[in-house]
Amino acid sequence: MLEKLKKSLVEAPVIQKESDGKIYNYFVHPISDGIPSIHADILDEISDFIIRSEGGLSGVDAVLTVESMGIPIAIPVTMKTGVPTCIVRKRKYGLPGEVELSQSTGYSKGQLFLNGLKKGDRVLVVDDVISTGGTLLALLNCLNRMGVTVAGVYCVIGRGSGPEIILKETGHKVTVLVDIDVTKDGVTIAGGCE
Ligand SMILES: O=P(O)(O)OC[C@H]1O[C@H](OP(=O)(O)OP(=O)(O)O)[C@H](O)[C@@H]1O
Ligand SMILES: Nc1ncnc2[nH]cnc12
Repeated sequence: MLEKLKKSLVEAPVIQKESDGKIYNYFVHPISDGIPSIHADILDEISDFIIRSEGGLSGVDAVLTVESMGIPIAIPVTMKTGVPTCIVRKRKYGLPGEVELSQSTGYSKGQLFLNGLKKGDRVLVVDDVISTGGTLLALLNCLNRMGVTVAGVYCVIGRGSGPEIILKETGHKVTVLVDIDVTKDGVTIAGGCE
């Protein structure tokens, strides 16, 4: 299962990013970065897995993702199910009802802006990577405050302790399709969905 994704991950190069005086080993992969290019067969594998695991997304109002690299994960799910994609943006629009949240990852900090959801909506959250869990934690806390129901949370690639932090802080289980370890020497597969 997910063989194309796993094979591509072990081939991913690793670069070093510096943030707050700490070095962060950052893997560069089609799904997390769009580099060197995103192939349809991997998107097909990922979207089929998510849709099958979520029973076709019945009763879900929106697939919710964070720009930029969550977008190629969400769109094939929308194409196959008809459930629309809603994108949390890094740009402020100032529309009525816009909600602002603070994102923090292992290598960046910034603001995110959520438009287009209302109390009582039911969403499936998808993203490309979970690492520290900072992005998802901010988003899930925000959805909770808004009264938006979360049907499920999927991250294609997991590295680090993000899912445990999310479970402890929000009670949501994050389904990680493939878990990896990243060192300066490269990526290895550590586990994931069967
Ligand atoms: O678990 P975390 O430590 O929060 O890291 C995961 C987040 O980092 C990446 O987004 P990034 O903000 O780098 O933007 P991008 O999608 O545009 O690359 C990724 O798409 C996740 O949203
Ligand atoms: N592309 C990426 N590589 C390594 N860690 C990440 N965390 C979030 N995105 C990442």
